[in-house]
Amino acid sequence: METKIAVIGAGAWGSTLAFLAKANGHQVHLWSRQSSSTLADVLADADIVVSAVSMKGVRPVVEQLRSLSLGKVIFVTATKGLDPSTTCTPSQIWQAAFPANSVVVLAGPNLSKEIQAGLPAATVVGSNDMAAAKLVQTLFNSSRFRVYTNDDPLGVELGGTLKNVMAIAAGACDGLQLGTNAKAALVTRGLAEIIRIGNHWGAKTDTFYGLSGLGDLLATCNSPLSRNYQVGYGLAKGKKLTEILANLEGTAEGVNTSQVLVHLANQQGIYIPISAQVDRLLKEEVTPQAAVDSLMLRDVKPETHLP
Ligand SMILES: NC(=O)c1ccc[n+]([C@@H]2O[C@H](COP(=O)([O-])OP(=O)(O)OC[C@H]3O[C@@H](n4cnc5c(N)ncnc54)[C@H](O)[C@@H]3O)[C@@H](O)[C@H]2O)c1
Ligand SMILES: O=P(O)(O)OC[C@H](O)CO
Repeated sequence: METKIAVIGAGAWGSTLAFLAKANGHQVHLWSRQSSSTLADVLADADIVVSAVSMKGVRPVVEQLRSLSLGKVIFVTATKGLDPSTTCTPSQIWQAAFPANSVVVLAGPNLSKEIQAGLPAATVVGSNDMAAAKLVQTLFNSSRFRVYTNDDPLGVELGGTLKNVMAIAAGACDGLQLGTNAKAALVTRGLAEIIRIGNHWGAKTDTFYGLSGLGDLLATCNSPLSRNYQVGYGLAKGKKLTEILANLEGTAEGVNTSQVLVHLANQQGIYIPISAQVDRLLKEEVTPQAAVDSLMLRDVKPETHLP
């Protein structure tokens, strides 16, 4: 059956999600700030509203939608970030603004260029409302885009969000040519750090071993297509952050996420050695090699995700 889907944000990811839904035979309206139609027109008869704006656009878009009468639409959020002013995740912002509507988080190892090229990929839709998650699963699932459901939306969202910080570290690791062993150690301990943070904030450990956690971590820490990886790589090659961001195709959410994360983790006493070094690197408080040395010279400890 044809479903009416409005996709907000016509960047790399919004365009790709619109393309996937259209290919499944749904009626899709893609909206961006440059569109000639208003948000009200695009959303008038939508059954599903997909938000694929970057983190900085979430709150402004939510505010515009508040004034519209949207009925029982299901919101799907595909943004991977943390709000700098409130430290909320995108789904928390959507749910707080629309408490009567179901919110579904979509995240996974989904480098848009590969999906646009027709290569196979898989993703996760997480929600507290499993009926809504299953509906969104059927809307996007296809022979080239396999969609799983998950009942831990916060874990799904944090996996996609926190791996961006690790992808910056992985890009720096490759830029410094530290080798495969170092990269494997970084990604493995990066996952332990993500689980530690996620558990502290109420997400389930298992979720981080799934597609939106380990899966997305592997994709972005190993692919030069990842904008976050490109940021780390460029920094290790001696480029300035401003120069890297000016030449980047799209958004590297890890840059803002690391700042919000470090602020929260310091407040809450969460041990985040890798993310803290990424944040210092982004602020030019440390060189890439000094960041590596700081991580390697810490006190020894047992192998666990606990501090
Ligand atoms: N590109 C990918 O491969 C990919 C995959 C999965 C998830 N994501 C996530 O999706 C989000 C978007 O990524 P992208 O690659 O499409 O980024 P992008 O930079 O290509 O596009 C961002 C979009 O957000 C819109 N936007 C920003 N501020 C806005 C505002 N105030 N009002 C309305 N629209 C606004 C921009 O106009 C643009 O259309 C990010 O959180 C990213 O982490 C990206
Ligand atoms: O290009 P990045 O680093 O934003 O990564 C894109 C997606 O998050 C990959 O799943």
